[in-house]
Amino acid sequence: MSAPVSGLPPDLFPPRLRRPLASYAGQVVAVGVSGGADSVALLRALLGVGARPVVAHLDHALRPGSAGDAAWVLELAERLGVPFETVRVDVAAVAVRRGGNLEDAARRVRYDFLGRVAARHGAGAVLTAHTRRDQAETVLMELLRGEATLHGIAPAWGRVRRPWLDVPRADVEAFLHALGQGWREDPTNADPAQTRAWLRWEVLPRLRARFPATEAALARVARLSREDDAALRVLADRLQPHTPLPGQPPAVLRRHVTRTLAQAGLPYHAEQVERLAAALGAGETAHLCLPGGRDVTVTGGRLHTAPQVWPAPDFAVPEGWTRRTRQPGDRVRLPGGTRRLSDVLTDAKVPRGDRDRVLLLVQGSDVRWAGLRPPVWGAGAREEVGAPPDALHGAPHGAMGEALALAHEAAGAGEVPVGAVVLGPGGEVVGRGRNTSREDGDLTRHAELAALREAARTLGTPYLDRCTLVVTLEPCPMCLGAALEARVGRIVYGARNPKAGALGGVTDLLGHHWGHAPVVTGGLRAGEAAGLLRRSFQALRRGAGAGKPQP
Ligand SMILES: Nc1ncnc2c1ncn2[C@@H]1O[C@H](COP(=O)(O)OP(=O)(O)OP(=O)(O)O)[C@@H](O)[C@H]1O
Repeated sequence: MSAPVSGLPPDLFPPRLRRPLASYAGQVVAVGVSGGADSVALLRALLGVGARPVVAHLDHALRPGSAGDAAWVLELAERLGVPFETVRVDVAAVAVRRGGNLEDAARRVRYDFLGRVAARHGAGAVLTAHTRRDQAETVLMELLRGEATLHGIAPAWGRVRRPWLDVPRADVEAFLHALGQGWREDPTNADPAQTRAWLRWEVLPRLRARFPATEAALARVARLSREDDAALRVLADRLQPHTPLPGQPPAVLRRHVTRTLAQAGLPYHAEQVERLAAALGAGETAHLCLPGGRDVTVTGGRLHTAPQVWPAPDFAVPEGWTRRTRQPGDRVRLPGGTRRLSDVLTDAKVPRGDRDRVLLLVQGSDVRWAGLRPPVWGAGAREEVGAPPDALHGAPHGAMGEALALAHEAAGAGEVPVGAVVLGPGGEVVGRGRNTSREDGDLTRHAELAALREAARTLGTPYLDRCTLVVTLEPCPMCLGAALEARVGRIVYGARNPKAGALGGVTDLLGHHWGHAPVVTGGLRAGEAAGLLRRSFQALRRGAGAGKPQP
């Protein structure tokens, strides 16, 4: 065995090849060596910077000469004095077994193997020798397939690093020639029936003849596009369950869709992502069957990857109550007034196609319990059943009635009609408030702040983590900030506030990582709250021209 080759003369080892490897000096790294020019050069260059490479070669058993490649790489590793690992895998059989395409199967088997070699040798990274030429070919293929994002080959992925992704292939060959180092040619790389080979030998040379910097340009497009994609994914990650999706940029919605489908482990085609995102953006309904046969639905402004299951009663049903689904004329008596069941279902964003599947317990046309999530109880129904009060999942319909009454009171006083109540841990009202900004000449006198202050006094603590803030209008940043400071457990609001709302109206503050994030439900009795606001603004406009109130 010969000694490792290191300390290559600088003229043999140009900075463009050396610099990306400098951080591996002294490090154990697993390097995937096919025997092709790029990976052989990478191995020699790693030794040149003083790294401690472990050579890993996978014999894919896809062509007759593959065992010869393995033997050739073994001989090279021995000559260089570096550890060598190889394995022969019948990749074609793996592809048949797993039902995927050959290239995907080869890639998966190869990277699994490289990862295992790295783990066995305590290597911090797995290196592959992809170069700018590989990158340009990949970007062209993505472009021709009409991919939504031109990612190209990622420079880093898990423990895998591709340090030469911006290195021109010509530099690699010049390096090997200068060393007098040979390599193996894979005959399939020259077969124009393979798209990559056709791009390499027929398309790219023509593009280069006209645009000499073609490869650099394609690599640059991939890098910038990856950066754009990362930024857009951050925006998509900020979408919360309560964030209204209609009107969000299509690029963000597409990423929201791909993330949701990936989390559910569902495969998809790019056009399906586009269709689902378009339905979300337009607030429409869409049903699709994904490649695995799974149906997904966009409805009620959300993407559902599983059929909705509506709850059944988990208590003994009192005598005289009947179990059925909805009928025309159904109403729910709530503490703040009686509402049509259809309005309650709309507020709860129950998709139209699901409304006949929601279980009800009724007395005549009086709905005592509706199996929504959370369930809705008619006035006194919870007590009749003996179910414990539950502030986080119970009383907001009734509490919203009280908040609306406070909003009416504010309107009567010439204020912007917003009312709020805070429900304590047992579902009881512990704080009430309405806008008093004009009366007090203080624009911070918003309903929520008054209700939160009173709740803190009632409970003897400013921490309201087991409480629910119920407010007729989507809170502004100031009030949401106060609710976050108080660690309010849940916020329920009525009308959206497109001028100052901090839960999606103007911005969604909860899209950023706060130490604490309340559960938010929007749109409860929204029509009533919005109608009250509209009427009172009309009245104010007709009035004596006193200063315009700010919600
Ligand atoms: N059989 C293999 N065993 C180990 N690593 C491999 C193998 N095939 C490819 N790799 C790694 O993946 C990289 C990219 O693969 P690709 O198929 O483009 O390489 P290649 O054209 O066969 O050879 P090279 O990139 O070495 O010129 C290689 O540079 C190498 O690091």
